Formats: sequence, structure tokens, C-alpha cells
Amino acid sequence: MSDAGTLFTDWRSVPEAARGATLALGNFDGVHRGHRAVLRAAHAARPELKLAALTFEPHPREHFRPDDPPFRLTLAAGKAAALRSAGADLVVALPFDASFAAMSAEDFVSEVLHRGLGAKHLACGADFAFGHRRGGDVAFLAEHAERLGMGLTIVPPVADETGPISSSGIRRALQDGYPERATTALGRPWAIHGPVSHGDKRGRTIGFPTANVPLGRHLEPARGVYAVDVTLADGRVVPGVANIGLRPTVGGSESRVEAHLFDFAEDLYGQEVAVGLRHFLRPEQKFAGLPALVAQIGADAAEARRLLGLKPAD
Ligand SMILES: Cc1cc2nc3c(=O)[nH]c(=O)nc-3n(C[C@H](O)[C@H](O)[C@H](O)COP(=O)(O)O)c2cc1C
Ligand SMILES: Nc1ncnc2c1ncn2[C@@H]1O[C@H](COP(=O)(O)OP(=O)(O)O)[C@@H](O)[C@H]1O
Repeated sequence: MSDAGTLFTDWRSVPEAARGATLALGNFDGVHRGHRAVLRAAHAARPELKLAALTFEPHPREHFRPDDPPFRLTLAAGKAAALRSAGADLVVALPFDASFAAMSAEDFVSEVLHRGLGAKHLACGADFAFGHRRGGDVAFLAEHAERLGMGLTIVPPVADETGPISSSGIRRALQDGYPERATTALGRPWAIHGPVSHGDKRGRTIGFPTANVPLGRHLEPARGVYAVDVTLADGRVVPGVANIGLRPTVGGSESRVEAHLFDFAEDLYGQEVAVGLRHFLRPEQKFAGLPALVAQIGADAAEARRLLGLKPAD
């Protein structure tokens, strides 16, 4: 979907037509079921108003701890798209830089939310904290929002059978090799979004061409082989099998996603795709040579087809 007129990054220059919304606040990394409950609560409080999601880019932790390994569940574009499909008419993605980090909690409420965005109603999770050194919490927000005539809904955590749903819990599930748990918490499979890039052109010579997608700032899930669904730029969803990792057999050095799509023979280079992780098959291995690797990839493909409920290849 186009961003035109629905994505804003500067709270000082939001056009009149986009002001006065009911506003859901959060980092929203992943846009999981708990995040979507915040959006629903913002809408339910004032259904006659436009629903806006306010979030930050980069994620505040990427600003404060730039040397940490990548941890994002959704990057900026995927997050905005997921917020829209969860009902947001507008997405406000505020640049989280040093001057924004230095803003007091009071200024965030009065200057950004009230004056800049003209918010009529706010909704956030019970643990939302904001402003310089996280000096504002929901109690602070309740007090100041009311003074400025903005309503506030505080949304309790949404839980599944493993406990409250959280971005960090989903990250752990993916790092531990349980993509199904991430699917349950997100309400959709976790997907790595990116452009198909050129590799070493070895895949096609061994009978398994693979679309390479860089991880970028995405979290690196457990290294190994997955049954996947690949969503193409035109919306088609193609099942396949993917390796995520360093490819020790061929001496790779940078972790990436390599997806072989079943029964598919089109050029994908440059196309933006999303590789959705459905099931974890096995950890990545170093093989003695290409023949052993190729035999294993054949077995992986058969296993992935079975797990995805597809007929065996003919
Ligand atoms: C299903 C699947 C499983 C794979 N498993 C491994 C593995 O365990 N170890 C490894 O070193 N490489 C693995 N690979 C990566 C291959 O080394 C890589 O796809 C192949 O060398 C083609 O490289 P290219 O994209 O650079 O042409 C796997 C690839 C696929 C598609
Ligand atoms: N079934 C398929 N699965 C993945 N990629 C395919 C498939 N069929 C054709 N392709 C194309 O082949 C490319 C991968 O070929 P490969 O030899 O592995 O080269 P590279 O090392 O550049 O990835 C993909 O980027 C895509 O354009």
C-alpha cells in the first residue's frame, strides 16, 4: 500500500486533516496481538475519529545501544504496513534521535501529543514509558493527558498459554527455534522482509536456486533450516524451504536467508519479498562437500513439503 498522506515523521508539520485522531502509542515492534489490542482500544474509545498509531524509528534501543546485535521483529516499512492492516488510518513514526531522547515527558505530552498531533484520545499498554530517561509512565500520562483534555485508555497485557505476549518473548522463541510460538503470539508467521540480492550463483548449479535476502536489522533467529512461505511483491504466496545462517560448507561469513521456492522458476532479483518462518527443521551444519549438502537439501525440501501439507515432489 502507498504511504501517501498516511505516514508522518515530523510531529511539527502534521497536516490539519491528519490531526485530532485517537492515538495508539508504542514501539510496536512486531505488531503482535497485544499491540493490536492497543489499536483496538484506541478505536473503541472514539470510533468516530481517525485511528493513528504513534511509534518511533529507529527503535529507542537501537538509538541508545547501537552496538547491540540486531533484534528487530519488524523494520520500519513492515511495521507501518502491519499497523495499517491492524486498522491504523495513519502512522506517525517519529525519528528517535538525541534531541528527541532529551525531551521531557511533560513536553512529549504537551508539545508532541497535544499541540503537534492534536490527539483527542490516547491508548497504550500498562508498561508504556516515555520521555527523557523514561521519566513518564501511565500515571504521569493520565494526569497530564486529562489536564489537556485528552482521554486515556490503559490496556492490560494480552496473554496466551505461555504468559503475557511481548516482543522480547517472541524474540526468544525465534532464537530458540520455535517459530510456531512466534506465529501464535503475532497472529501470523514471523517474516523477514527485504530485497532479493545476488549470491554466488551456486544454487542453480546444484538444482536448488535460492533467493537470498539479507537480514539487515532483523533479529537473527536460530540458525538452520525452515519450512517457509514466501510472499512476493505481487502478493502471491509460494511455499519453500530456507536456510538461515553463515553457510559454513561454502565458507560464508555473513548471516543471511536463502530460500528455495517450490515449483517455481522466475527471476526474483531486486524484488521485495517476505520470508515467513513456519517450522524449524534442523540446525545449520558444515558438510564435507557439496554432494552431501545437496542430498541433505533434497531431504529438507521433502520434509518441508510434508510439514506444510503439500504433496511430495514428482
Ligand atoms: C534447504 C537448505 C538447507 C541448507 N543447509 C545448509 C547447511 O546446513 N549448511 C551449509 O553450509 N549451507 C546450507 N545451505 C546453503 C547452501 O550452502 C547454499 O544455498 C548454496 O551453497 C547456494 O549458494 P548461493 O546462494 O551462494 O548460490 C542450505 C540451503 C538450503 C536451500
Ligand atoms: N525456485 C526458485 N527459488 C528461488 N529462486 C529462484 C527459483 N527459481 C528461480 N530463482 C531465481 O534464481 C535466483 C537464485 O539462483 P542462485 O543460483 O541460487 O543464485 P544466487 O546465488 O544469486 O542466489 C533467485 O534470486 C531467483 O531470481
